[in-house]
Amino acid sequence: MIATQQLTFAYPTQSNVPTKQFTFPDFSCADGETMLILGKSGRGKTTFLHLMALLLKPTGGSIQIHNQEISHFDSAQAAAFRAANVGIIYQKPHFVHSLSVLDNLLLANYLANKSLAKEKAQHLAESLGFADHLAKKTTQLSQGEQQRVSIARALMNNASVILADEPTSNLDDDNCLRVIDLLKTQTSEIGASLVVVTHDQRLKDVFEKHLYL
Ligand SMILES: Nc1ncnc2c1ncn2[C@@H]1O[C@H](COP(=O)(O)OP(=O)(O)OP(=O)(O)O)[C@@H](O)[C@H]1O
Repeated sequence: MIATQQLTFAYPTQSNVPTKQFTFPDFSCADGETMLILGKSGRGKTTFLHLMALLLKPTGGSIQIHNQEISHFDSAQAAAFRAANVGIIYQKPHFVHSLSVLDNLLLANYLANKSLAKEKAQHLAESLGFADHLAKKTTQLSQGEQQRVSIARALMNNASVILADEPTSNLDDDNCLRVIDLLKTQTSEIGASLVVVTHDQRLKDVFEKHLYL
């Protein structure tokens, strides 16, 4: 379960230019539930997701994962908590380019101090249709293939919360529905909360709960 209350944030000011103050609506997503967060470009969807992922520190309000208050964590606590409990699908994948696709998946286990789940990586690669690419470098993959690897990486640790930033932006209609279906099935199997931020209108009909920013 992930929930936020009265969450506020502002990016640091640069050269005295005032920055936008964000106030986000209260939100909760229970174990096994899915939530779609929609909003036009620039409304703060990525910012909201990065606050939930503890990649940014809020200026006010609270965030709980499994009823544990996490908004006050320092960066070391946040990194350890995130590696063990949160799977993130970034808008841009951030792979380690010197490693193979398989090793990028296993790196998620390594960073969370978990044993390397090679069978799970193989299973996810087959389900997401990139099993033939496991030995390649991530730079040899198309953008849509990289996006699917990024989704698999977020699922490697059976995280309790999966946060996805525009996971379908590079996918055609067939792959879009296939990937969302897989993401929903996998997160429901592990009882995780799935939060997706997007402006992809194709996703509106496949998620029951919507939050508009
Ligand atoms: N590092 C940063 N420093 C200062 N301002 C930022 C930074 N990142 C984002 N912003 C600003 O915050 C606002 C919200 O950005 P954000 O990326 O969260 O929006 P978004 O809704 O995800 O947009 P999009 O759909 O285009 O990805 C934008 O006006 C953006 O310019």
